[in-house]
Amino acid sequence: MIVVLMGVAGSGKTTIGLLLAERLGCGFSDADSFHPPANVEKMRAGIPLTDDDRWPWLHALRAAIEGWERAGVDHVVACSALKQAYRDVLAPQDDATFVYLKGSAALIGPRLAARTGHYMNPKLLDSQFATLEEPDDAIVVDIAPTPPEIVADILCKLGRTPAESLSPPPA
Ligand SMILES: Nc1ncnc2c1ncn2[C@@H]1O[C@H](COP(=O)(O)OP(=O)(O)OP(=O)(O)O)[C@@H](O)[C@H]1O
Ligand SMILES: O=C(O)[C@H](O)[C@@H](O)[C@H](O)[C@H](O)CO
Repeated sequence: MIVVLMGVAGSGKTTIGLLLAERLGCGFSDADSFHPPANVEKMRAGIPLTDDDRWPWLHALRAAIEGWERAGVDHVVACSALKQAYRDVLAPQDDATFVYLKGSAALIGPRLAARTGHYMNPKLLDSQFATLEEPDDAIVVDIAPTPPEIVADILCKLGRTPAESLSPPPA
């Protein structure tokens, strides 16, 4: 199972993704680390990425997803995946489960503003929402609760309880 946590910058993809992967006992990757330096510099400067900036990045991530599929391992990926066309690049045969971290700009803005040590310029939040096409076929979770509560919600909606996913395989 490949799980893609999607949503605008600051919606909690990294925070929730790390915790979810720990609960599932699988690997985690952040699409942030797949961006070429030019994309990172644009975002740092507060310039929104264009589709052309994003295609190579999305295809690199798709190649990684195919690698995890070939290896037969579960993996959690954090990727904004704002548009349907981007999600189609990531999972052309619907071969990933998208989990949409849903929250308002009023909730996310202060979280982004308070975050330190990240290149993403908080003033890009409006453009993130302008670009966002909400998915109609994803698992949707509310990001107002605490991270452990959000992860419990995701595990439940994935049909995996925390207890199940932590229990050792039968002898
Ligand atoms: N449920 C939550 N409650 C309170 N704070 C949260 C929650 N989820 C995330 N945060 C905080 O909000 C900030 C943004 O979270 P995070 O970096 O995980 O978002 P992101 O979607 O990965 O962002 P980006 O797309 O820019 O990489 C962080 O400082 C994080 O600690
Ligand atoms: O599509 C995009 O505009 C980018 O992916 C951004 O969302 C960043 O990668 C990230 O979310 C910021 O840290």
